[in-house]
Amino acid sequence: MTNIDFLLSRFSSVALRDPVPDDQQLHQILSAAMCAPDHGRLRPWRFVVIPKNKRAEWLKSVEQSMTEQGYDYPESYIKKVQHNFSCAPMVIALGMRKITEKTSVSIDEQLMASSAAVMNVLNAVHALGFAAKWITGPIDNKGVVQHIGFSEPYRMLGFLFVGTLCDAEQTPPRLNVDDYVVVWDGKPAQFKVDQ
Ligand SMILES: Cc1cc2nc3c(=O)[nH]c(=O)nc-3n(C[C@H](O)[C@H](O)[C@H](O)COP(=O)(O)O)c2cc1C
Repeated sequence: MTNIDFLLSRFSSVALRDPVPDDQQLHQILSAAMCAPDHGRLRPWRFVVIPKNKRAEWLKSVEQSMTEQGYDYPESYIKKVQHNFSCAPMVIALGMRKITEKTSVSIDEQLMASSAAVMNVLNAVHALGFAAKWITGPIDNKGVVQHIGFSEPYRMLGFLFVGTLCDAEQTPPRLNVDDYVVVWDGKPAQFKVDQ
């Protein structure tokens, strides 16, 4: 497969199974974050790998946090979170540090750099023959965020589920990029997809 075919063949999957990347592969995968475009070289992205042997303990704390007073999650959502996170072969929590000291780079730009870092990680996962999905999860829950270590001055950006694709999954049909691109002709751009 050529490099461009490789890029064009990545897709997200939540129906993942073992095997997962080994320690050395995971190190390589997360190293891809360090190649993300990053205004001011602030390196705002942060990752917390939740190891399999800590998953049950962590999920217990998630359940506690989600059933705390002040939150009103439907029972079905709590069950879904528990189910999805216990089935995921590997879970990585995604975050960023909001850097405000000695920089004029905005938090928005840091968020963009962190998102680019996650995209690099997704591509690295794919490059090593694995698959992944970025999900939001219960990142609106203070207890969950705090337990992982992403309270202020950090911001939580979701979770990656990582594993191996089930055999039946194929690259989905792609949209036509021409609907999302215009060559500027001196007038404000009008995109086919928005007409
Ligand atoms: C920041 C972010 C959060 C996301 N959260 C969820 C989520 O909670 N649940 C979900 O099904 N998809 C979520 N997605 C979308 C999937 O990661 C994925 O991009 C989508 O299913 C489309 O698949 P594709 O990556 O193959 O185009 C999220 C994507 C991003 C960028």
